[in-house]
Amino acid sequence: MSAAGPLIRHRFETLADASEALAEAVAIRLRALVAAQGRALLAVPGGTTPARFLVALGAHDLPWEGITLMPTDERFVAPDDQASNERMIRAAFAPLREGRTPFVSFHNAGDDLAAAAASLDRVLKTLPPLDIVVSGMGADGHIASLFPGETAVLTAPASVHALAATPPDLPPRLSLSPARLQGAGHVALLISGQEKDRVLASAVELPGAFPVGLLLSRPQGLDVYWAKA
Ligand SMILES: O=C1O[C@H](COP(=O)(O)O)[C@@H](O)[C@H](O)[C@H]1O
Repeated sequence: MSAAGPLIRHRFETLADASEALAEAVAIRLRALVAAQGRALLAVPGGTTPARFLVALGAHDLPWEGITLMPTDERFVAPDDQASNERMIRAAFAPLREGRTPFVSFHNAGDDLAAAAASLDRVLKTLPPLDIVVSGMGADGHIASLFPGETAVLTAPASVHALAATPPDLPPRLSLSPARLQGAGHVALLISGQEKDRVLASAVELPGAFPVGLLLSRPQGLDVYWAKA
């Protein structure tokens, strides 16, 4: 990959403010994408941080029927499990809950993790590149379900779109691949707290040491939305 593009930092006092600002920025991009190409493909994170962003984004009046959503990653659990990212996204994002937007579910591909990853990979291969990725980041620098030290996952070939992740001491997961995340038209990172701010600063210094370095090294650059609390 060529030289890293610009790192644009948007800093806020509260996660509510960061979420509103990111939702506004994503909504503007989605509107322009649908006007230009008739559709858009958006990936959003799971975990604890993005609920307010998803509520705010879903309140925008957009042509949701032309915007396909997917999670950046999923825990390999039942769809109604508390840990399911899709369950959280459905609860927070009104256009999905109300059946107004298409959704690529990472659930329902069977009980075998490797087979489910292969099935998801086949589905994603039929889709165009992601237009927008909103990613979260764990305090260990992981993005989607790409965890530090998981070398095979972090160095998956560019032909891989989805993969199985088995981080130690955590439930297995399905994740968008490094190539699929890196190749998106636009990527924003939504994080909060001093600890994640410090991790991001370390990753800027040493991108190869943290999975979030995959996003920092994108030639198209990265927008970071950080909230103090
Ligand atoms: O496990 C996950 O963690 C990251 C970060 O989550 P957060 O709770 O620290 O915000 C998230 O982006 C990812 O989608 C999720 O599966």
